Formats: sequence, C-alpha cells, structure tokens
Amino acid sequence: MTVGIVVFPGSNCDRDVAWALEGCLGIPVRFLWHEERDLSGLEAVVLPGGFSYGDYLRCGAIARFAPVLEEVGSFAERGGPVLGICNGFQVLTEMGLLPGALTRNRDLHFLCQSSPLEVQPGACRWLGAYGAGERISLPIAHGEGRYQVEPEQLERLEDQGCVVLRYIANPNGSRGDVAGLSNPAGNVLGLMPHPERACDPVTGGLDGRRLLQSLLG
Ligand SMILES: NC(=O)CC[C@H](N)C(=O)O
Repeated sequence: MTVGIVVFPGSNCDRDVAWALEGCLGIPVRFLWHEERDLSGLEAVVLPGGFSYGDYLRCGAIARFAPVLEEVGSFAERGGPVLGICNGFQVLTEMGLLPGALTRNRDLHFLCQSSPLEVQPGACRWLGAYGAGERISLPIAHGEGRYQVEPEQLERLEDQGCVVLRYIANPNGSRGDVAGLSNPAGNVLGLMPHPERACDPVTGGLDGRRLLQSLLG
C-alpha cells in the first residue's frame, strides 16, 4: 500500500502527513508534485494543508486547475479514497468533489488551537473506527474555515449522512457547525482539523491516528 501526498507550491503540511503515515503508522508514501499525472500504484491520495499558490484569489481557487487534480478527480470517481485536510478540504470544494465553500473565519482571525469535535462516521470509510457521537479533539489552524452552503443543501447533506465531523464549540462560524464532510459514497473526506498532528502524544494527542490508520483496513 502506498499513499500519494499532493504537493502544491505553498503546501506546508505535506511532510507532517508523511511523518504521520510513514513515521507513526508505517504506511509508505509518495509525494505527487502538482504537475504529476501518474497515480499508478497508489491506493489513496491525501491533499495536505498549507497555502497552495499563496492562497491567492481564494484558498484552493488556483490549485483546482493543477494537472494532478484531474487525475485525483477520476481516482475519486472510481471510488479511490481521497482525504483533504484543511487547505486540502478547501481544494476539494473548489474542484467540486465536495459541495459548499470555505470562507474567512467569522472573526477574521487565523485560528490555531485544539478543537473539540463530534464524529458521525456514517458511511465514511475514513471514520469507520470512530463511534457515532464520539467526542474527540484535533488541532485546527486556518484563516478560511467558515463552511458555507445554502440551508436547503445543508439539510440534504445532513439527510445523506455527509456531515461527519462537527465543532462542539464552533470557532469560525461554520454553518451547521460543519468541520468535516464526506461524499455520499464515503470515499472522499474533507476536514478543516488536522488529524496528522494528532497521531503522536508528543505533538498533540492521538485522536487523529485512527483516521489515517483506516487505510490499513
Ligand atoms: N493549515 C492550512 O491548511 C491553512 C489553510 C488556509 N491557508 C487557511 O488559512 O485557511
């Protein structure tokens, strides 16, 4: 099993994800530069956090045109597991793999803190190791994490079980307290919190570990 980690100019959590996967869990990784088109041999893809293309225009707005994402889109449509963390979640919404948009935080501040969350795993293949309603804590670090979507669409997402991660103390004004969303098929997950920073007690707890461990089946 090898996991691809996409690297855009401006990504800064690609090494953290590699450390969590390889260093903590022994899962081999391959970095995918944004111009790459070869995803052969990969069993999952992670879009890491950071500031792709300097966050110009809007977080993730330029990244969505990267050649590698055309391949990631087809990979996801074939049922391949795709995880977007923070900037990766922003990219997933910009490229249309997940609905809605992530906008400036309610108070216009960059937030860097730990965040209590409630998990509702539903059909999400990344969250199968968490109980329904389980409370966990993961670090957040973002300026544009306020999830926005039309109220009717949010209702649809709730009905489909796509709202898989919710803030307990909403830090950024996200509609519906949404912290993470899955597609209905459950293979694509986007979340603002950083599970890769919670895979080792030394750097922020262990609550993110089971999420990445799900790759080991
Ligand atoms: N940690 C991150 O991925 C940050 C995402 C994005 N650059 C923001 O500030 O919202």
